[in-house]
Amino acid sequence: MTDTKVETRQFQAETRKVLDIVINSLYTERDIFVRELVSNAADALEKYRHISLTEKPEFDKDVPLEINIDCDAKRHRLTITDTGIGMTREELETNLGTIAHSGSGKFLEELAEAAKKDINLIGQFGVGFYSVFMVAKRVRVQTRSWDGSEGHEWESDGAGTYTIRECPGLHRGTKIIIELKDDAEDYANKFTIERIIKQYSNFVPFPIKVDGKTVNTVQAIWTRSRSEITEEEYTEFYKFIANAVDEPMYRLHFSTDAPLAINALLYVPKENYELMGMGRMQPAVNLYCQKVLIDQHSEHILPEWLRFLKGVVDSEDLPLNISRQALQDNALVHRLRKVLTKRFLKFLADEAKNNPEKYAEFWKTFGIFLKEGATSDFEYRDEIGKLLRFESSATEPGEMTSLDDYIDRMKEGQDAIYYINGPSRSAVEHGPYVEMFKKRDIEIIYTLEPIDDFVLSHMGTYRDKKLVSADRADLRLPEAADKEDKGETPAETLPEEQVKEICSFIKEVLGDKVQEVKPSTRLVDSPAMIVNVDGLMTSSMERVLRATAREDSMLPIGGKKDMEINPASPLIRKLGALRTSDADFARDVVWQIYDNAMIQAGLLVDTQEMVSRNYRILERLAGDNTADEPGEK
Ligand SMILES: Nc1ncnc2c1ncn2[C@@H]1O[C@H](COP(=O)(O)OP(=O)(O)OP(=O)(O)O)[C@@H](O)[C@H]1O
Repeated sequence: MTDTKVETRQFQAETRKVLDIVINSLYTERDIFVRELVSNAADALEKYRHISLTEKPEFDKDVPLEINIDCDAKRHRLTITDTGIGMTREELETNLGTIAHSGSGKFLEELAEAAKKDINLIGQFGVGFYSVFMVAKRVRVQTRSWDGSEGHEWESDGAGTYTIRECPGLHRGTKIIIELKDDAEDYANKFTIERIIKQYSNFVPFPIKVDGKTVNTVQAIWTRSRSEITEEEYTEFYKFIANAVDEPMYRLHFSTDAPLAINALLYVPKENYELMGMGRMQPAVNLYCQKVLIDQHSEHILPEWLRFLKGVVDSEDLPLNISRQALQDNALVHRLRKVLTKRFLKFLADEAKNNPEKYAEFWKTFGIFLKEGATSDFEYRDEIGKLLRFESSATEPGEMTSLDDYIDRMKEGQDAIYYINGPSRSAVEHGPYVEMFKKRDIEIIYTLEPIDDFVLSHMGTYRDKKLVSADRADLRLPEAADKEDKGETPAETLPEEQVKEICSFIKEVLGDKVQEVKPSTRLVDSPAMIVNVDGLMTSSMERVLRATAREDSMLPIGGKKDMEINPASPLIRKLGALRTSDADFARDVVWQIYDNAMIQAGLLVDTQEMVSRNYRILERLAGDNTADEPGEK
């Protein structure tokens, strides 16, 4: 073989700068050079696959499409070979002598900046082929184009020049022979290489063989058409990426072309480990660009409240070399997140419609995440609103209804969706707030979880209907309400003047505890209830805030409260007389009515005080009945 055709060339100025940064920086993420080279190899194979379809080339057409990696620990050498498209001499020179994407000095500036600031960052820049010089003393690239033209060898130590010479006898494709630096010898260890491949390139859709053994077991099934993928393959893939042993609850596999080209395969697992108290779930959807991993367990492509999803998102519109940091404020990534979120919510809405039983199961397990979304992401309010489920006065215990179904059942003249919180269905149903709803046969939603009131209050409206908590002071039930109430004053009710007097007596006893005491238009049986004056915070929200507030904080967490009394209730009526006959006892009774109403609102009372008072009242009752019993006195 003659060496007559050896040519020595200078790297383009920018390339030299990149090489300089790469070589002179210390790396903690050197592993990524394997990803870069394997991804180049996979690209070259993809291109050949395409050309073999369009051009039907003859040269080496039976050579299988694969990537071979040889680890020669003795000689500190790593060789990566692909049977892809290969490069002609001109291509070799342009591709490995210049930096196409870099052209702009900006990239270099950022790269240099990253190298200075945070050595880990540079790994995110994807300096492509040149990253090999993080680990290489010397690199040889032997390549032959698919067109069968003569092969060539490119060689460099990354220090400013490279040589190109003819290299006869090559097969189609590219072989990269890396002589490792002394401190990078570990990359000639096949276990190291296998580990890196499993981490970054496991789904490359061509066999990757390390010392003859295929190491990437799972293929990029998300890029295949749905009809070609078997249930088993889907499940196997799920188990692999989710580290799961069971099957997923839901699977969503879709692709879009506009506004972004996306292939996504998302899974909802069976269990919610967060709910089981096993700590906060971490995002588990990987971001790929053309089957090359860009961001593992990405925090950027889905909102935090969808952290229970597992899977893969592949978008060829993203630049492969985007840094993880840049992902955060990349406009494309924002769009990607929006498209994915909307699509997933739509999927859930379809599932809810087509298979309500299964959706009910999902809701039980993962509904809490959607509620979190409703309180944190206004953007998806309508979509999430559609998916919410609650018990209501119209459902059987344990059954759920949607807001849409509630609206369908709304009475004429009703323009709001009502809800009331309570610790259990039975507590709510026996509480004072639902009395008038029951009487008028108006449906009311039972919000039995503490977060529910935050969700509905945050949403404010759904399909233009106001969401109204029944413990609001200004609650006005639909029309019939007022007419009926006024016309239907029970005979036994007290004259207005007396009611006024009782109200001011109660207010005087309770002082600042309540803002106002007034006769109720909604109570039917209960003597009294507590209502919230500023409609924003419900009693249940107040309860949650109190529970989570620091012990020492005595801040007035709750809003202002009114007390509504029921003038038709025997107790209230008797209170009028008691007030003059036994003022002290009447005061105890008022405080007890207040405490009872607070408890029914789910709010805290001073239990010690209440118990003492309660005994006083009991004593008094017992005294009345036993005063004449023998032995007493
Ligand atoms: N194994 C290979 N087979 C064929 N061509 C290759 C191979 N490796 C690199 N190339 C060519 O060299 C070019 C430069 O590669 P390099 O890795 O530096 O950048 P890139 O792949 O274009 O971008 P990046 O890797 O930063 O996303 C590639 O675009 C490709 O044309």
